[in-house]
Amino acid sequence: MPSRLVRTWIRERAGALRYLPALFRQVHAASPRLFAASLALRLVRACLPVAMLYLAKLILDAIVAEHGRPRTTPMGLEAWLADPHLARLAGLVALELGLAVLTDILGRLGTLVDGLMADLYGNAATLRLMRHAAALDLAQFEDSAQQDRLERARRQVTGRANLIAQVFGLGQNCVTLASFAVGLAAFTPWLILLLVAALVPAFLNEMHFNRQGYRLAWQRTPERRRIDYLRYLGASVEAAKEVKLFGLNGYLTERFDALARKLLADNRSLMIRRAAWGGGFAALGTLAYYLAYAVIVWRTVAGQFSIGDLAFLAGSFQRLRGLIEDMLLAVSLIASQAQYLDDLFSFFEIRPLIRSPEHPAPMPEPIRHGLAFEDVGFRYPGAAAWAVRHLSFTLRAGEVLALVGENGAGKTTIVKLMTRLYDPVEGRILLDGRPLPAYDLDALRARIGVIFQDFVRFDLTASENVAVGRIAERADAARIAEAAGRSLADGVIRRLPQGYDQPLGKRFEDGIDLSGGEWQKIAIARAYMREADILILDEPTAALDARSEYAVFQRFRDLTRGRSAVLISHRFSTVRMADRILVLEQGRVLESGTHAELQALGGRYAELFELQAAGYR
Ligand SMILES: Nc1ncnc2c1ncn2[C@@H]1O[C@H](COP(=O)(O)OP(=O)(O)OP(=O)(O)O)[C@@H](O)[C@H]1O
Repeated sequence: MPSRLVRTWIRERAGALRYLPALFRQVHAASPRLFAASLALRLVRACLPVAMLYLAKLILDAIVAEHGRPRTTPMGLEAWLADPHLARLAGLVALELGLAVLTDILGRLGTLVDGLMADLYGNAATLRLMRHAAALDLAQFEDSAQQDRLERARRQVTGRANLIAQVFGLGQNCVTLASFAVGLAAFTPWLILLLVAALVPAFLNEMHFNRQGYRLAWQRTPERRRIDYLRYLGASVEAAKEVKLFGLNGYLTERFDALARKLLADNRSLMIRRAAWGGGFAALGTLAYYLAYAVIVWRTVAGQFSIGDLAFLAGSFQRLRGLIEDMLLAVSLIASQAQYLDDLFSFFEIRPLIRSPEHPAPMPEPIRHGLAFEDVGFRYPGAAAWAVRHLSFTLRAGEVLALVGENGAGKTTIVKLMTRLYDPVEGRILLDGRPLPAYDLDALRARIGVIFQDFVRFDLTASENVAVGRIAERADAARIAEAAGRSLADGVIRRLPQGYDQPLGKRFEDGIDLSGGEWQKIAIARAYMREADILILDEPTAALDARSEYAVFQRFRDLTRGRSAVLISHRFSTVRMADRILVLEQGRVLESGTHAELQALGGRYAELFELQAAGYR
């Protein structure tokens, strides 16, 4: 191999190991005591094999010596123990037994400690992952490349603690190896070298295929995510209705099958090549072992070694061969698994772009002037078209503003910009004269309550489904009931068999599903739970019947008096209740005014209103 290739090869492997110290730190932090116990156990276990083998040699030599001595048979136990030679032999055997039992016990204990440590670390890493994912920007979530990274990281949180066990195991084997090497060096040092040399090609081979395996897994993340998605669609409560009625099952299973076969084909060819090469190199190692064995046998026959020496050497070589092979495999396995650490730790390195400033401005209490858009333009990452552009308007304090416009006009985008789920690409948004990024992100979001059209139906209890609006108050039953009362969800919840404690959704035991409109009433209760200064309802009422929507908004209008609110609805009977209406078209404000003013203007609003009214006549 040319030297440049060798250097790249080494760099790649060394690079793969760079996250190992961080992993060690995290595992240690997750359970310092278990970490220390695991280390100590391994150190003791490392020294046991050579001690046992040496004892076996002493036993054999003692037996051979006894063979030469004349004695009357059979002998009783007392006569055995009275004979100093035989008593020593019995002592050696008892010691060997003791060590064997200790080996078993320490082995079990080690597995237990490692297992507990892996579980604790797995939990700690999952918590970190959840916390970090929650801090990321929405844009980072929506980007498919980032979703691939998240998926890779998610696969890594569990199971990586095994890596620690492997590293510890490698250390343990090193100590054992050193102890054997010391014992053997006295007899035949160069034979050890022979064994090592014969096993190196097998090691390099493993490293090579590990790397290829990782590359394949990395490249196949998008397909794997797709496969997971198909599996989910084919077997989920959420999709079951449409899968049945549209007869999608055949289509889904076919797609799954095709993708799974493709992944399998790639994997299979790698596995076959790996097995073929691995088998060849393993044979080389075996050959070296038997060569060493032949040398020892020959020298024993020649009278240079005793029978005990022969047993010790043959045993040592056999153990050594297994040991070196294990160690080489462990090194390559560690290097290969450490590559996957990259997936985990590089995920933690993704930094959200939408953050709080270091010195946030104090939030105005209450909001005096309102929220002003100044020539705001926004384009979704990767999108060619502007979602909104040259947008200027003010949501005044205490005002109820309605946004109307056709699908895709930019209404939801405005809400996302107000709540800093995204930041504008052009222009700025001011709250009481200061740009939004001047305020602490959490403080800002705490003052705004938003219910989106695609609000989440949590598979939690009815009470918790309301409480998510202000999760810190989840134990405050009176507050939850009051919020539910305001949004008309109270009536829905009281009719449930378990009332507020009723689990909702079909995912878990005893869960009950609600109608679309009933879910919406519960979702709207979250906004009241929040008691925010700015309330935004982004079409969460589409599934309500006309009477309910009217009632919900009438109450909303009354209950939010003195607070700012944004209403998004396609129903003009609702929209007309607003203090001011913005008509949007292709991301711009086309018209603005009260219902009466816009009617009088005879523009787009009047046209759309007339269209809807005609439908009812
Ligand atoms: N996450 C996204 N990534 C890329 N483009 C998006 C994304 N969300 C919305 N868009 C695009 O931005 C534009 C404005 O969308 P927006 O959701 O704000 O419309 P809307 O007025 O709320 O529509 P609707 O009445 O259908 O809810 C649309 O052209 C839409 O295709």
